[in-house]
Amino acid sequence: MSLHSVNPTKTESWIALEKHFQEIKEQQMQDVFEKDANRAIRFKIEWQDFYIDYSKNRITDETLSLLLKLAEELKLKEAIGKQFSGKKINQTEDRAVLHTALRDFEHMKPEVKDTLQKMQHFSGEVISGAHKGFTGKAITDLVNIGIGGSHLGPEMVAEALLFYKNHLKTHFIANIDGDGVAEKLKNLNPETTLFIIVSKSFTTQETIANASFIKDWFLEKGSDEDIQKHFVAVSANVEGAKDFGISEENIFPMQDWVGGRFSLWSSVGLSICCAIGFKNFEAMLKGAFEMDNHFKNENFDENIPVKLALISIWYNNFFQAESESVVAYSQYLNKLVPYLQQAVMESNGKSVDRNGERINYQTGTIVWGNVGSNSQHAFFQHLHQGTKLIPTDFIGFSESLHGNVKNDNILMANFFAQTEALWEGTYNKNVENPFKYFDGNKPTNTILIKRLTPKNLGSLIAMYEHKLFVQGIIWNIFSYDQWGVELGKTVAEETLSAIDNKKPAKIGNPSTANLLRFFLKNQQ
Ligand SMILES: O=P(O)(O)OC[C@H]1O[C@H](O)[C@H](O)[C@@H](O)[C@@H]1O
Repeated sequence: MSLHSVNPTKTESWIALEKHFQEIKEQQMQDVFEKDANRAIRFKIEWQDFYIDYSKNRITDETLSLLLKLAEELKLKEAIGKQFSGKKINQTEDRAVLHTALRDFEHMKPEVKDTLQKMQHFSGEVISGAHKGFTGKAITDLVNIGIGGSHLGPEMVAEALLFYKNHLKTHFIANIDGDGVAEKLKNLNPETTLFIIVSKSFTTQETIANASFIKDWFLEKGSDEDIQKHFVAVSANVEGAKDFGISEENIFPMQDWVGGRFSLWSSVGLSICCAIGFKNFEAMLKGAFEMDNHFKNENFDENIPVKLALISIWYNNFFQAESESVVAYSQYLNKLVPYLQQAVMESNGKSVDRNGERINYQTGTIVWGNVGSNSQHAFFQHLHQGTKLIPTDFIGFSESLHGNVKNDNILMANFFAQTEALWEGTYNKNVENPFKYFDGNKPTNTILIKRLTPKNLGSLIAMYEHKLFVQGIIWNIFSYDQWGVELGKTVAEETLSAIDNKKPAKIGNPSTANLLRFFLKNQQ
């Protein structure tokens, strides 16, 4: 069952949006805001613990109504239905896209339930100390060995939910960089460390090489039988994991309908589950489930992911904004941006449409950012006075987890102040010094959440997942494949063989061949 495939730029609403853009592109929106007492009330969505204010955007009621028409014309509602019902919407890989099924507490698939039970049991044993290492000691350290979607989600969540964490120390080894691995192992004791090898395919070069290296390191102290106490695997390739030496009961399965970058909800989240306990893990899934229901059932006009996606398209395709930034005012969320970069850019960095035709309009947004208030002292100069338009999501929380209200009030004062300063600038003020002039009119969305809980974090992540899906539908691309990462892998294999055999001449490209010569010469 294929998705509707239409060039968005040929639709009536897109053409109307182009015309509308010409009318408002130069407009200082502060004027519009000032004349409209209800704008802040109209341009917001309140949902559960979330308050989303999108009033500080270069949009009018007409912009929004045209964008909503665009979604209708491009049959977004149908596309959402298809995704949730398990249709094979990942057509280029002939797969369904069902990360939402991993948190569907109403109709939970038996295999999802079984895996969750297995995770609950295993994490319980590790946390309680019932699971012993090869010298009879309890586990103290967990190491997630995986890369891409098998790393970024678990690490981001483990960091975000640090407040809810138990005594287990969590570590992540993703990069194949030998020095990086050595630095991590330096402080680990094989007797009390549990390694979780996470790879959907169980063929990823970096992960398998790191896991093999670490297995050898372990075997310097432990024996072959001890491996079962210290190594578990998460994979859709059970045979691959068995061949590596992991026993079947230590393999946590995952399905091919879960894409790597959407897999933290699956057994890929085992390290999260061990670190914060099953109850908190389940609460995170429930938060995502609530967001799924909101996305599926809410009118587009009140639908958070839909609104954010459409506003982002407005900047990307009409203002030709090159990127958007995400700034979370919470140190806990310091891994959110790398996580979103994979989710968004691996999904929507595409230049061929669903008919296989080259695209002549902009797709995928470039996502970047960091935490606030640090970012204010780094790149905010560019947001305020640079020549580029960079719409920014501000994410913040009302409650302080540790009760350090004094500091947190300063943090949040900055959070609110920045969106206002970006918007208002010094527009209409008498500033004589041109270097101290701020145009304002810089767009932001404010995502204000009551408290950083597992549940709210689940909702927040699911919000961004659905946002990128909406954008892929509008842009008429397939968001759920990632063919773009394959070519580099093939070239790397040829390059590795040239390095291992010390034969730079085998590389056809003269620039690379010369670089290899220099590299090999200095390696000895
Ligand atoms: O989980 P794995 O099969 O090891 O894959 C790890 C990662 O590598 C691939 O190259 C993809 O770019 C990612 O989407 C994926 O998450």
